Amino acid sequence: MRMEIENLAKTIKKRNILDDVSLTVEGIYGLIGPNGAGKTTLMKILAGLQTLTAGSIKIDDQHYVHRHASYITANTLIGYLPQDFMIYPEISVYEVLDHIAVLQGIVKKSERQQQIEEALAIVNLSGQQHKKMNELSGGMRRRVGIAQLLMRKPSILLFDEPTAGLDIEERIRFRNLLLELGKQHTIVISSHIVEDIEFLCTKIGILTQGQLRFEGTPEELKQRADGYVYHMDVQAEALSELLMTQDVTQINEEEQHLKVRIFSTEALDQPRVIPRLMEGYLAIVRGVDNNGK
Ligand SMILES: Nc1ncnc2c1ncn2[C@@H]1O[C@H](COP(=O)(O)OP(=O)(O)OP(=O)(O)O)[C@@H](O)[C@H]1O
Repeated sequence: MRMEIENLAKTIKKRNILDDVSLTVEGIYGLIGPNGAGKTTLMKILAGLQTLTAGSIKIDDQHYVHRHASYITANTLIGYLPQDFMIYPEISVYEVLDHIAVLQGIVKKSERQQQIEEALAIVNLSGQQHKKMNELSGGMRRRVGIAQLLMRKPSILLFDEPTAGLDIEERIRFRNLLLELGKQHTIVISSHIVEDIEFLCTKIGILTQGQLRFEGTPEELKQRADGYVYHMDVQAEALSELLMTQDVTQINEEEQHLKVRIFSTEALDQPRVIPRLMEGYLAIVRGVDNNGK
């Protein structure tokens, strides 16, 4: 399923929060940008939770102009997971999902049970269904949030900063879950951390100050930093000086020294290396990208 956003704008109290944003969501789409860039606002508009000031949204060639939030409430194509999913802290995971299933109008208890079990299995929480919501970690709560979305069988899933605050193990588990969900769903993941979407997204959009600065594949993003990334061997004592004068994007410990990657638009007398995603992102947000040249 494909979602085309055309010339979308959002003004709040005369301030442009989103300014002429056009992008095409397909596959697993990573929406990246610093805090305050407008990612949550964009996600909420796509989810139908906020109105837009101008622009339109097309889903599989069906056109929606949704000045009113009616566009999503009228259909169940889209599931939105907010930054922190927490409802009914005192009741169990199963009861939460059962309650939501009732609200969705699934009258038969056996049908609800089947749907709940299916959804819990997908998010790998089958053994945790009797735990109360307030006994779960942040990552588990988010997985319950995904389970309740899946019961509605949406085609498009919107996850706002899904990995924020998760520990390393939960991050890895979450990435695997997203890869699995990506086989059946179109997904948008917002994040301000490029590493969170590395090896996960098939397409990336970069939003800063309400404007889309880049849209393309991970490969295309990396190419934007082509020619600006260097390798340098340094002694540990020289690192702090280097950190103050250069954009060091990675530090690897070798036996006798450190091997660092540096992003620099000024030519350095060091070997150039193939850029990584984070360096492509830096090129875009600094406005120095070579535009694929
Ligand atoms: N209702 C509102 N009234 C006034 N300003 C708002 C409102 N909603 C959002 N903003 C402003 O719009 C800008 C974008 O906010 P948004 O939450 O969409 O950004 P974000 O990229 O998701 O950042 P974060 O990751 O920090 O949530 C911010 O400067 C925010 O203060």
